[in-house]
Amino acid sequence: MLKFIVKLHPEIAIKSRSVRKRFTKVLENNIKIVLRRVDEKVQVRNNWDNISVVTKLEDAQVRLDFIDSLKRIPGIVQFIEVTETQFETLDDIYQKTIALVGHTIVGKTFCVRAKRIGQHDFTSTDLERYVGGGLNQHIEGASVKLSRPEVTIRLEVKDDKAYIVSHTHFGMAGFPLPTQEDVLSLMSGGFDSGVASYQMIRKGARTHFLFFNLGGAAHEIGVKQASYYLWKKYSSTHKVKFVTVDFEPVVAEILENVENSQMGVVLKRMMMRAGSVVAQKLNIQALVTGESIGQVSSQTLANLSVIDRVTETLILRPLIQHDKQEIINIARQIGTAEMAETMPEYCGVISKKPTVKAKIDVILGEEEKFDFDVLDTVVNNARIMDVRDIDVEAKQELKEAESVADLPVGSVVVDIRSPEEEEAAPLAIDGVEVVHLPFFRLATKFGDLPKDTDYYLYCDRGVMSQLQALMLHEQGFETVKVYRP
Ligand SMILES: Nc1ncnc2c1ncn2[C@@H]1O[C@H](COP(=O)(O)OP(=O)(O)OP(=O)(O)O)[C@@H](O)[C@H]1O
Repeated sequence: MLKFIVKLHPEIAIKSRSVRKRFTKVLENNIKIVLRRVDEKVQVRNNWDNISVVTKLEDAQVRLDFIDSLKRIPGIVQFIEVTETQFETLDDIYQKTIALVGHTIVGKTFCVRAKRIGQHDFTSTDLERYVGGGLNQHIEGASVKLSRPEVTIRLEVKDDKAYIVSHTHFGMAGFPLPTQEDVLSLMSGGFDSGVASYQMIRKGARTHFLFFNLGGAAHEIGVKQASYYLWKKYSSTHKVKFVTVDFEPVVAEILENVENSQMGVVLKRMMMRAGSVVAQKLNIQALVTGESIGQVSSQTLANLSVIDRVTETLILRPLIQHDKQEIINIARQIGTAEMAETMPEYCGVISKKPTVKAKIDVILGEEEKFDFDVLDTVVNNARIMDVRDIDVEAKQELKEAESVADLPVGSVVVDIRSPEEEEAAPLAIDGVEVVHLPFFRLATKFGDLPKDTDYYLYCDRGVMSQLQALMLHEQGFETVKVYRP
């Protein structure tokens, strides 16, 4: 038999009786759902100030699976692993204790703490003294120290059974899902949005995902993988939605009409407008982003405030005061860092000199030049899917377009950089024709180019060209490749 005791989170324990009851009931259910995947017959019992978990499967792998699963359930701060033993005398308890945890105090200071429930001819202090004295004598280098020992050995006695705590494990804390309202997390697949989503899941909010596709299939698959991973690992007790909005037409409209330095803030405001509509449709209370103050030059209080003013919907920014390194550390710990590192980063709407002090009247002036029908259309066409259906897609390998450093004779290079970038550093290659077609016009204008030629896309970092090549493949231009000198 394996037994775990989930201690009640102090933040839950201090709540009113009815709230505490509801939270523990929800937690009990979540534990059942998750652990039944390992052992269908697991016993999960709510004992008011703790939840006990018992499995009859005494397999080493089952033990590891139980520990791993309990660490991934929001609302659990700490759980202990206990060994149950029947006893008649104090010495029985001592013998079992030394066998189980004696090795953990070799050369260390320790103390024994005992709790007792039921009728016995000894007190809990007697038990502590007996077991502690024995260990002190028989374990090499171990010495009793009552205040701040290196190791604390915990025992509990209830009637004729003794429970010896063999391990203490730490969980992810927070509140059980879904004791808080639903949120819609804007996922870009970078370090920040993944960590921000995790923080909300931890806090007990059912966290749905919203992705604005700015450029091609590779990014979308990457973000789906990251979202699916977060859901499956930390919140799979409750199903959520994954929403994709095709934002390429919005980006194109911004690039055509909005002044360069204001583009970033306008794009974010378009995202918040779209996000609010989706949230309302799904009856969700708040949007979540991975924005953090001062992290990129455009994430200033002035800009965030102008972004906020576009909607009445609450926008949560759980990472607002985190340092980048802290965020990366959490991403490593929760397992999203690697995905973030390989995520294709979209380099399109990065202004040369983004404003750090957005002014609402300037932004409103720029937005007057924007055709809002474009936004309405993409939002109406939003694709809402059950996160569970991502499974198949998430398993797909990221596709990649072929990339060459040397151009074959007769090939044509399509310089897809923005007009400003092209002007600042024009591209000229000996003996090769270069046409200039900014990436935001590719979707509509690429088809107009002569058909009997091999095209090689070029951009600064090789990221946009890769994404755009994949997008053109999807549109049937399968021979398009990437030029990466
Ligand atoms: N394509 C997108 N789809 C959905 N949300 C997005 C998208 N791009 C940005 N966001 C949201 O805006 C936030 C800030 O994005 P921005 O690109 O300014 O910063 P970032 O530090 O690169 O973010 P991240 O590390 O999450 O990619 C992101 O954390 C995310 O919540």
